[in-house]
Amino acid sequence: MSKKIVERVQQLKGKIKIPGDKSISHRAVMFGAIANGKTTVEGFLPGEDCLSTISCFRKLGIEIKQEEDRVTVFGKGWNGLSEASEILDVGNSGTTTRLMLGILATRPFHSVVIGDDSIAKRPMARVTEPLRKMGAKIDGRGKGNFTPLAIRGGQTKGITYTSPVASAQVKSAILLAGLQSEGITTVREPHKSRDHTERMLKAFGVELQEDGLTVSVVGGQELASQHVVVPGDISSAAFFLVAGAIVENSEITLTNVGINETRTGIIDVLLKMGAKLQLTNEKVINEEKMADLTIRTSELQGIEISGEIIPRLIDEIPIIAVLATQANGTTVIKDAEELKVKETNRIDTVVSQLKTLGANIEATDDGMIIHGPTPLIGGKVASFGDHRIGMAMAIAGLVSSAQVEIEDIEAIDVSYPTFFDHIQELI
Ligand SMILES: O=C(O)C1=C[C@@H](OP(=O)(O)O)[C@@H](O)[C@H](O)C1
Ligand SMILES: C=C(OP(=O)(O)O)C(=O)O
Repeated sequence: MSKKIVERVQQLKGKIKIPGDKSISHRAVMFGAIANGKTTVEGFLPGEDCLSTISCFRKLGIEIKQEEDRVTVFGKGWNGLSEASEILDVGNSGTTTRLMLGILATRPFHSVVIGDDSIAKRPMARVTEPLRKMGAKIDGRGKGNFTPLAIRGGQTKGITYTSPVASAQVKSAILLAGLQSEGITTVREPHKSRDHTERMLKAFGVELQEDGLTVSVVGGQELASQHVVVPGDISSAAFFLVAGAIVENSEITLTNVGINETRTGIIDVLLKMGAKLQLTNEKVINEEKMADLTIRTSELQGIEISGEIIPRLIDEIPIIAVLATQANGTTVIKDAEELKVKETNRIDTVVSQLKTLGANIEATDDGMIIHGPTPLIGGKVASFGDHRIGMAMAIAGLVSSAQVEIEDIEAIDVSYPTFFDHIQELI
């Protein structure tokens, strides 16, 4: 476990190309693997999570070439996947685990799925239960709720499923299984979660029906290989949007950032808090919108964040908490229980680590309350193996009066291996 020391800076200035979107990179590899023909991906995120997806699909018999952000997937259709002779190791990646289970649910062979200590604590019944209802045979710890999981797919039937949580991973797993199941599969969710699966499946030639919070697919569909251009990840951009807003004398431009509406809760929050944020060069590629984002040092107001916006910014809450420590007044984050089942319990880790740095923050059952502005005073914190906690602490370090020492910093490689290089470029 290595440590990193971050010190206060006088300004952040310049332009950064944000690395590829993690959600879209996973899907490009997985959909390429089940499609017929050669899928090429540009702008792929070479972070550990997406590399876990590549490694699992290689074990399932798919040839995949990867060189930095360029990937070629030699898909052979659904039947081109074959039984792996090894365990499928998903590392730290919830997205790999849940979407891959959806694909394996209709494959007539045995697979074993395992991950790291964090994955072993994350609930999988949210996908294994509906996939079992469709006909897949799944077993694992806690009656199939935790890894290691064993799955034998086969003849599955479509279902109509109302998910208790707004989760793109749940929605995607069921829709992927539905593509090779008998009849129609319908998923309904309480709020709209990210819709990259729907958009990319359409680009791969799949027909699906969308009606508000409901998505349906008819079984028996094949995918046709594509060229995928991956936009920059707004969840990675979020760290620099916040840094630009709270570090004095700053102006940062982030290029080619994905601004799919199911992901832009962070932009809505920044604007509502009063941040000086501008969007330019908007364009659409592969059904996904992108833009350049420019942020300047801003005077900020605390706000309430709750309800339908939560799934649109769920991964950004650790860095929004840092932002709120520097805003005038109180920020209340509600309806965010899902934070408890991420790489760490992010309510606990955000609150405990920011308290160490001098923030006035308290945990609630479904979120947190932050009173600002508070000068952050530095100290020793840890990522607890959670990339987003590590990066949030580093940005807090840029505005702290004394240095911030962050333990277990390599976790950041999961989603943003060049994070510290990018900070350095802006100083
Ligand atoms: O589908 C995806 O790519 C993701 C969905 C979200 O998880 P949930 O589906 O659990 O909400 C998000 O937190 C995760 O980082 C990526
Ligand atoms: C929750 C996250 O990812 P995953 O669920 O894929 O592990 C994340 O990136 O913050």
